[in-house]
Amino acid sequence: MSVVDRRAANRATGPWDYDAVTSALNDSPFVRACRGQDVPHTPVWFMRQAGRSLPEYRKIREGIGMLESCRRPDLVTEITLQPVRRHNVDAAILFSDIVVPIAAAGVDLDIVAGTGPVVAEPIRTAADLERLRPITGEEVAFVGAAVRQLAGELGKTPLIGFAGAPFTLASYLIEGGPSRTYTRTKAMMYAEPALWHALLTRLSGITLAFLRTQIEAGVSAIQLFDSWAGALSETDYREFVLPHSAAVLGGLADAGIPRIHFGVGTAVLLGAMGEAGADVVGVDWRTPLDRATTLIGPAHAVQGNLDPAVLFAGREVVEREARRVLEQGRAAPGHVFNLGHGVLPETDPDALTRLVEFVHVTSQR
Ligand SMILES: Cc1c2[nH]c(c1CCC(=O)O)Cc1[nH]c(c(CCC(=O)O)c1C)Cc1[nH]c(c(CCC(=O)O)c1C)Cc1[nH]c(c(C)c1CCC(=O)O)C2
Repeated sequence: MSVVDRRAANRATGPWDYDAVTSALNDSPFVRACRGQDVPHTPVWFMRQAGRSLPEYRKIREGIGMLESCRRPDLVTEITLQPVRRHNVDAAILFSDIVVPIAAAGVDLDIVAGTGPVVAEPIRTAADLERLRPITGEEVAFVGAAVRQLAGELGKTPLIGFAGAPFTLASYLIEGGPSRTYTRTKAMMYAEPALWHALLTRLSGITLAFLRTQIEAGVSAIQLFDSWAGALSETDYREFVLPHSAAVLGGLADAGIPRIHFGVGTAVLLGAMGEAGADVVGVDWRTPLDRATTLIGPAHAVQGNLDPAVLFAGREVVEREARRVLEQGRAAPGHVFNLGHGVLPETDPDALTRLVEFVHVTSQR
């Protein structure tokens, strides 16, 4: 059974008309923009729209650890819906984290508030690799349960699934936590290429299983976060990373849903990130979208790219900059409006709500 068939089988068990909802989702501004089709307005959602900028999120998370909350479908559903209710965004993104499948694969890790993922015993040798077991999808069944619940609640609003890309995941596993220089990561890449490729091969398998679980349960698109790939030169990216991200994105081609590929500081990598098998390339705020389109080529839509810090500059600046992003986005065959990276925790949620409204009104065709 193909992924699409299983998705249908899943949905048929829900209390709603699968065919009607599927066609509405396929016709949503978000999915249409990803495919480069004409849209009534430019769709908009925000990376990290669910999270600390929302008081209702801080309240519901009180006393519950990050990883624990990712494993509770009711909580995941509620947190995912919070920004949709508040901001009227064109898509929801599943509340989870890139390290969830790695924890499910047996790695002892925690997500520390204010820091990020911290790995108890970093993976640095061939023997360490054994602590990262392959997963089938059973290990992340709670994610499938959350997606099925959400698909019912969201109706005609698309749900975006996501995973971390092999390089970004490897950087946490090898460094043991966040890094500025990626010294140990690059040292393994250069000095022990066989071990490096073995690690990234295992990670691409885990990522694929995590994304397939989400797709089979009914997400309408996926985003592969290679947040830290911008640390690499294009040559090294092509040799050490692209084949593994391509294995993930290529492995999902049969699902027939848009695949978004995003990283930060990736100006020199944008072409390669499109080639890896994405339909949409996510662009940070450093590269104007018209310039990005020249680099990526006409076969891909783009997503982005308002600087998240602009939201602290007052309404007039936000609107001026958002208008510029919309204008530059017209150079691409399709444009999904987003920030250039995640919502910063101190952001005023009302500024986000106003921005959604502004994008919708300003981009109306
Ligand atoms: C690198 C990365 C991680 N996680 C993620 C990435 C890629 C995206 C990016 O580039 O920002 C992806 C992610 N993490 C989270 C989401 C939820 C969906 C959404 O975007 O709304 C998504 C898409 C929830 C989260 N993941 C995390 C939070 C904050 C933790 C909390 O609320 O207690 C949320 C809402 C924790 C986390 N997890 C990670 C970091 C760097 C942090 C922040 C640490 C901090 O500053 O406290 C790893």
